[in-house]
Amino acid sequence: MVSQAAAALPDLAVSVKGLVKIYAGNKANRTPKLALDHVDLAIPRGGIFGLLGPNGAGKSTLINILAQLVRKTEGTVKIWDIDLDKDPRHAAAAIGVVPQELNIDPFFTPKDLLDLQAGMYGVPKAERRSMELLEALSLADKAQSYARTLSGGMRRRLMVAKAMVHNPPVLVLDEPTAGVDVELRQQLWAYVRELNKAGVTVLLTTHYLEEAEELCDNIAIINHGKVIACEPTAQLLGRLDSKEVVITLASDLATAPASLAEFHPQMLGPRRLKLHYRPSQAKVGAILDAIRRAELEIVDLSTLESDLEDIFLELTRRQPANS
Ligand SMILES: Nc1ncnc2c1ncn2[C@@H]1O[C@H](COP(=O)(O)OP(=O)(O)OP(=O)(O)O)[C@@H](O)[C@H]1O
Repeated sequence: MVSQAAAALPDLAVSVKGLVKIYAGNKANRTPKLALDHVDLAIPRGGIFGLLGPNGAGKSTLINILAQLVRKTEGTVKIWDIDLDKDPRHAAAAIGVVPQELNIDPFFTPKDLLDLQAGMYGVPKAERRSMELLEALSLADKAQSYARTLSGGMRRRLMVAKAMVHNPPVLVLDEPTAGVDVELRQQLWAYVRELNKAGVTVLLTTHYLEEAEELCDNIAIINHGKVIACEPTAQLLGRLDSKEVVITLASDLATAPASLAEFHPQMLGPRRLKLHYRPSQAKVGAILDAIRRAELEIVDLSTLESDLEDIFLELTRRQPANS
C-alpha cells in the first residue's frame, strides 16, 4: 500500500525533539499553560505506537502539532524524515490524522467527503479510492447517505477513511475508541492492524492501558506534558510491580487487622478489603496465608492489574533512578 522505495524508508516514522508548547492565556484565564515540556519521542517505522496519558497530559496537543493544527513553541518535528518547519506540505502528505472530535459536514455523503478530501490533498481522480476505503471500513452501503444519518461508530470509521485518502505512511488516531462500542472497536482495530501489516505506521492515543497493551508494540507515557516512560510494551509492563487483591469476607470487619499492614489494606466496605502487593516481593499465596492467620474467612477474591494511576506512581517513584 505504501509505495516508497525500500532504500528511501526512514528508520523513524516520527521524530520529536525538545518539543515545547505553551498556550497563551485567554480572557478567562490569563496564565499561560505549559502543555508540552521538552518532549523527545522516536516512533519507529512499521509499528503501532501508543501514547498513553490521563486527561490533560498533552496527547492531543502533540498530535495537533503533528497535524499542523497547533503551532509548536519550540523544538523539532520530523514526519517520515521531513522537517515540519522546512517542508510543511510534504510533512502533511506523510501523515493522516483522525481527530478526537468527529467533525463531519452533515450534508455531505461519505463518498463526497472522501472525494473532497482527496481533492484537497491533490490526489488525481484516477488514483482516488473512496469506494475502496468505504468498503474496507464497512461503510460501502452508506456511501450515498447524508453523513448526519451515520451512527457515532460509523462516523469514527469515516474519519479513519478520510485520514487515509492520500495514502499516508503514518496514521494517527486520537482517542479512537471514545464512544465506540466493543464490537465496532474490534472492527476498527482489525482494520488498523491490516493497515499496519500493509506498512502503515500507526500512532494512537488512549487513556486505557489495556488498549495500548493489546495493540501497541511500543508505549510512551506522558504526564503533565512530560514523557515519563517510552519503551517496548512487554518491557514496560514487566517493569510494573504492583498488583491488588480484593477480598470479600464471610463476616463484617470494623478495621483491617494490623497483621496485614505490610499489604497496605483498604476497607472498601464492611466485608470488602483491598490489599496491595508487589509480585516481585510477595506471591498472592503469602497474602492468603496472612489472611488465614488473621482468622478471616474468604468468600471471594479477585486480583487487579495495575491501572494507569498505579503506573504513574510506580514510574514517578522510580524516575530519579532512571533519569
Ligand atoms: N487551546 C488551548 N488553550 C489553552 N490551554 C489548552 C488549550 N488546549 C489544551 N490546553 C491545555 O493543555 C493541556 C494539555 O491538553 P491536551 O488536550 O493536549 O491533553 P490530552 O492529553 O489530549 O487530554 P485529553 O485526553 O483530555 O484529550 C491541558 O492542561 C489543557 O487544558
